Amino acid sequence: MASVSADRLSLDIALARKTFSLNVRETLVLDGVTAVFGPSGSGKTTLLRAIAGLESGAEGSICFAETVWRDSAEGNFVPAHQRAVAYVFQDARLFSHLDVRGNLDFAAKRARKAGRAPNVDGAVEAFGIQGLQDRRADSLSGGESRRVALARAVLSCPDLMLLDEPLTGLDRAARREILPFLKRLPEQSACPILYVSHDLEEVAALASRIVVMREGQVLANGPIGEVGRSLDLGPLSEGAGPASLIEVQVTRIDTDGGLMALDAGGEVLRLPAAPGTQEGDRLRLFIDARDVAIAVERPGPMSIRNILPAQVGRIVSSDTAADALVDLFFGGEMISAQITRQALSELQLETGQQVFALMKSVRLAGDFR
Ligand SMILES: Nc1ncnc2c1ncn2[C@@H]1O[C@H](COP(=O)(O)OP(=O)(O)OP(=O)(O)O)[C@@H](O)[C@H]1O
Repeated sequence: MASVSADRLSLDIALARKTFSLNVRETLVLDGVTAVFGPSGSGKTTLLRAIAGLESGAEGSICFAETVWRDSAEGNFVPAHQRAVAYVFQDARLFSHLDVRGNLDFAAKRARKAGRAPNVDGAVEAFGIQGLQDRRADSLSGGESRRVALARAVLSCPDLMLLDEPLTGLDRAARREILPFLKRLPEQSACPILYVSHDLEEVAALASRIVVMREGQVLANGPIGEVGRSLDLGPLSEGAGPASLIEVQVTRIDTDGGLMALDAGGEVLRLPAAPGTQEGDRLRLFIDARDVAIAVERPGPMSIRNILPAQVGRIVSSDTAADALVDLFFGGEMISAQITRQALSELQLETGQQVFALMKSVRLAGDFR
């Protein structure tokens, strides 16, 4: 079984298709959940499939921890079933002719054969499937089948878990239902997880590290906070639209007013206190660019709580779009504001200018409101 500490996945992969090529030369430190994030068609699934051993045409090398899975120069190719990898597909892919118990037993049996010790009762409890055991797989709802697929993956006791957009096709309510189970996955699986998503909010809620992909290449790779400070992730997200992600620390919880004070790069933000949150906790915030307004002077008394001095960074505006995106820096953090082009020109904003960022709504990542 893999250790809980970080494993390394060294990738030097080239895969050419007619209209797409994947070129990845990167060492990933795998610790907990690492998101593979990028727009549709950027090559996330292809990368995951190459790691799993499902792309035999991939040239180059793949090395996980101390084990070489692929080295085309040496003619080495460890087939998928020998890689101790669990692959959870977008659509769960349970054995439809078996009941839930049968699906779980199948994985557990294979793990035992490989000398591993799956904990069936533990997984059934952790993923809340006690009442589903006798149900046929093809009778389950979307959310139920995802939970069974996660439990089945855990019971295969892999060294590495690969999840390809496991929330795809679920409505917001079902996604909210599954999210706590996904959050529990690292502790249940005790192995690193690569999690493909094109939704920044989902990534923010689940992952601690991120690999950002565009057009078959890796743009950035590292802890989310660090990558988010150096790269504007919002425009790459296909979830909620342009948005920002910042990491903050709870400095004070005001039990009277029900607010908590958060340190964000040296500035203070205030949010309704989240249940169970304690002083010192680190949280990730999701800020929709449409909820950020810009003022060139400090506004007078108003209902918006979070108003911070900021400096204008990059401005993205085109003649064909009504809105413009403006990057704003405060402390070491960056957020994006989406304002109309008309406002941009009336305010005469320029890179480097000192302004005030007014955040109408800031929420904890993963609330999926
Ligand atoms: N079997 C295939 N044969 C040819 N082209 C393919 C094949 N599978 C994927 N592609 C193409 O390779 C590119 C990358 O696809 P891939 O599925 O890896 O992207 P992705 O980032 O996972 O996208 P999505 O978020 O939409 O799932 C796309 O242009 C896709 O059309």
